[in-house]
Amino acid sequence: MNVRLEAFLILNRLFRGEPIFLDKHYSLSIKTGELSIPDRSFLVHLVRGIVKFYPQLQEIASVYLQKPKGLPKKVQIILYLGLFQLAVDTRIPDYAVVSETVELARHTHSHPWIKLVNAVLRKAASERVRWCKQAEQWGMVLPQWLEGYWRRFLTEGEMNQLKKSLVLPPVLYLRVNPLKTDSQKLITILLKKYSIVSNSLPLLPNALNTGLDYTQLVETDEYQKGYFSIHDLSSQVMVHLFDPQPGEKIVDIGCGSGGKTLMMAQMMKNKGCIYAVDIYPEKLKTLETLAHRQGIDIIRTIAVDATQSLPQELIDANRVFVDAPCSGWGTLRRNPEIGIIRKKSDNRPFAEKQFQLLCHASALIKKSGIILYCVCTLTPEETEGVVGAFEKLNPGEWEVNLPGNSLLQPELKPTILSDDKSYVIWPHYFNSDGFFGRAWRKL
Ligand SMILES: C[S@@+](CC[C@H](N)C(=O)[O-])C[C@H]1O[C@@H](n2cnc3c(N)ncnc32)[C@H](O)[C@@H]1O
Repeated sequence: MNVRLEAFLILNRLFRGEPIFLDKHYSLSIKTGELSIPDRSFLVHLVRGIVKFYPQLQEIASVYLQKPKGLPKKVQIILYLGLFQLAVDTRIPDYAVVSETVELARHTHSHPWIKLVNAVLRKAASERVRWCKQAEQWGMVLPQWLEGYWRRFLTEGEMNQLKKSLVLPPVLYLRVNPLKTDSQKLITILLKKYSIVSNSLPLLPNALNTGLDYTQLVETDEYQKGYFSIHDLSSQVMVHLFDPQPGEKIVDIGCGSGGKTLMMAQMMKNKGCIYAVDIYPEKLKTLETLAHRQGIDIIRTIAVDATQSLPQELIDANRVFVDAPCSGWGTLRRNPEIGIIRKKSDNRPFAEKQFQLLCHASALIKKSGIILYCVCTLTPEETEGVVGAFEKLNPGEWEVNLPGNSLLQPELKPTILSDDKSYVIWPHYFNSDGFFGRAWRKL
């Protein structure tokens, strides 16, 4: 399989308006076994790069084109693939970028445009140093409405830091399974057996980071035996702040395939009970497989629409975690296609669903129990909007619950907003997903 052609095909679908999530498409190419690991890395690098730098690549192209807007979409994509490699990916020599991109134009039946692609790329290549210098300064271009909102919380300097961090490749975080091993042992095994370098993080006891590719890690014996999971750091922080205890009855609404559920079970030392609820049975099947692999047997999966009704057996929970479906703007670094797929008008329907989920879930808590609402997005509707509406609906029934000092490492302090009520993780704090959360105790 030709990687550049594969990248072109994915981008062509996305820019023609298909709401495709890129992760699913990369994994398709892997599953069919048509891509080697280095080829897969290159594919992800190309596709993410074009999506992240689309506006800047458009600007470079317009320097060399008389009527940039008149170009067919597919020719624009071919050009951006070439320009991205010239400006950002300095490993590839000029002649190779030009010839491979012209070849791609041939492959995609863009014959009338081959001369133009060739001419634009040759001119851009002759000014490569200039473009590379400019590219070092590039940050993510955000929709105006979102940038305007984020500026309410961040200084100019922080905003620039945030935009620059969003264009970097995502960091791969691991979570060690303390039921099977410990961080030090795993770091040593990964290094000795696979030459994989990983580092523990002061922020959380079982979190590691590594520069490696996802596919390489999931193929190790240790992953297959459940010694570790791949789990974004912010997501781990939310579970850490939730603080589930051994022996408790926990409900996890919107558990998906169990990223956070499994961490809860590990923090509970596999003692107590977790009811894991999701609307999609296939996600629950994956969760069951992973739980078995990780030596966890306290999870009961329940496939139900949690905006409707929840089974009686869930009532009187010590803690309820609501990880609601959301617009995902916090995951831009990993999923830059969010910027193309999502519109401002999507926020309100998400917020309505989140509010419904939170209200239903709150009926499950026993007196003095804790509920935590979180989303991997930072839009006003889905954050302040939802928690504000919940507090208005139930005045006097809940008090905001902030974690005790032992849970709040100095590195975690900035996650508490100036209002001292919510957990907010901006993507540039720890080079991880952006998250919003708030927890309450039932009075
Ligand atoms: C943000 S994801 C949760 C991710 C998961 N907790 C994890 O840590 O990997 C939200 C989840 O809510 C689920 N969901 C969406 N609508 C739902 C509903 N009405 N009832 C129950 N679950 C729902 C989705 O299937 C999805 O898995």
